[in-house]
Formats: sequence, C-alpha cells, structure tokens
Amino acid sequence: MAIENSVIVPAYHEKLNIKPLTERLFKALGEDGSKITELIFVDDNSQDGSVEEVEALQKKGYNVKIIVRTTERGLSSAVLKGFYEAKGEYLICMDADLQHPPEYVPELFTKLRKHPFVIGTRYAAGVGIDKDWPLYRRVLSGGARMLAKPLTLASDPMSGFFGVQKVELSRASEGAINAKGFKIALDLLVKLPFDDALIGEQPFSFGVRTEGESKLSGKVMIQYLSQLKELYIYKFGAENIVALFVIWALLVVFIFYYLFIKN
Ligand SMILES: Nc1nc2c(ncn2[C@@H]2O[C@H](COP(=O)(O)OP(=O)(O)O[C@H]3O[C@H](CO)[C@@H](O)[C@H](O)[C@@H]3O)[C@@H](O)[C@H]2O)c(=O)[nH]1
Repeated sequence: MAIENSVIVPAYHEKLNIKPLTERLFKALGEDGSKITELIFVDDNSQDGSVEEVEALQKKGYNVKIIVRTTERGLSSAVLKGFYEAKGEYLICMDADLQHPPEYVPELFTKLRKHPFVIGTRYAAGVGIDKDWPLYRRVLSGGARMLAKPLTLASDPMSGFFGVQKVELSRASEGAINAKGFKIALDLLVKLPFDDALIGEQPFSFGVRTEGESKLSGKVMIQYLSQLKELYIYKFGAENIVALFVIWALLVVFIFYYLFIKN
C-alpha cells in the first residue's frame, strides 16, 4: 500500500524515547493506519544509540527510519528536512519526548484531509498542560504566545505538534521559510498562503517529559525574538513595524494594568 501519512520527529539525544514513541504511535494508528504511515526521526548525529534503536524497531516490522544529519543542527531545519524527504502527502510534526501524546495522531491525520494546516493546541476546552510543567516554562510560553498573537489566528502557534499538507509547502515563496530556531509552525502559519480561516485545530493534553532533557536555551529564546521581528516585517511591512510594536506594547501594558494593578 502506498504511504499517505508521514510523521516527522526532530530528535536530539532521544534514544530512550524512540521505542515507546514508535510502539504507541503504531498502536494508535491500528492495522489499517499503520499500512499507510511512515515514521521518520531526524537526528543531528546524537551518537547515543538512536540509530541502533531504530534498526531494532525496523527488524520488528515497524515502518520507521532515521535520517542522521552531520553538518547541520537545529529543530526547525530538522523538521523541514523530514518534510522534504517524506513520502506522504499528509505530514505531521511532533516531539520525541512524548509531551505530544501519539494517541492524538490518527485524529490529526483525519483533520488534515480537510484542512491545509492543523495545529495541535493546548488551549481548548477539556485539555491543558500537565500540572508538573514548570512555572517558568508556562510564563515563557504565555509571553511568547502573546507576542505572536497579531501574526496568526491559531490558538497555539508555539506548538511543536502540527500537521500540514505537502502540497501547501510547495506554495511558499522560494527561500521564505525560516529554518532557524524552534518555531517552525509559526513560520509556516505566517508564510504559507492559505487563509487563516482554513486552519484546523486538534486539542491535546500536553504531557511532561520523563526521559532526556529539553533543549530550550537562552540562544533559542533570542532566535525566537529575531524570528518574530522577521515575521512582523514579512506580514506588515517594514514601514509599519514601529507603529505596530508601539500599539502592541501599549495594549500589553493596558492588559497588565487592568489585570494586576487596577484591582
Ligand atoms: N534534530 C534536532 N532535534 C532537536 C533539536 N533541538 C530539539 N530537538 C528536538 O525537538 C523536539 C522538541 O525539543 P524539546 O527540547 O523537547 O522542546 P521543549 O523545550 O520541550 O519545547 C516544547 O514546547 C514548546 C512549547 O512551549 C514547543 O514549541 C516545542 O516544539 C516543544 O514541544 C524534541 O524531540 C528534541 O529532541 C536539534 O537541534 N536538532
């Protein structure tokens, strides 16, 4: 059977998560879903046994492979590499660390047949973020999300769990997609030419990492701010950028005043 679905997982030092993710994903897809789905890890030369782990899973019959990059590093560029190598028309990106539960993948693929882009969202009724996710990560994530609000209607543009139709990727203007940093979904949401009203959403409960470590660093945060600047200019034009930032900053100050000082 031809491959229709591809799941792309950027991975750096994720050996311990590879087996549980693969087993849970294919179990969730069931027999029919598994026949049309491939799983691709894009690893940046972790040399931690990830390759051997994938080879063992291949021997068990799972349609999984690992691309090892030796000359490049970074989450967004790893995701793009996986997207361009994928055989499927329907592409999902998710983390290796099981914070994006694989059990949501079948529903996300179903939605992706009706929407050019589907964002996995932690901000919807009935789902949320695990109470053990550290407070500083919640604050950072909330702030980053607020700064991205003027760019897209998606409720969780910071999410690393999303799907896109391959045909949409080819509609981006040449060289437009920013392969730096962590926030590839936000870049695609702003730069792919579909209408925001067509964005689908897949609510999911964000888990906590139990194996390995987050790769979020100060450098990643600075990359995010530089990506935001580029996206504001892309969307609103360099000539409007100062006015926009002033209006947005005033709005943020007003909201803080209203919420925390007034009462
Ligand atoms: N190949 C490759 N993969 C990477 C790299 N850096 C990170 N990854 C992989 O990308 C995934 C996400 O990285 P984490 O380090 O686990 O991210 P996080 O801090 O937990 O951030 C999560 O929350 C954010 C929302 O606040 C999400 O935006 C982000 O995607 C992720 O889900 C993991 O599978 C990790 O191995 C890299 O340089 N190269």
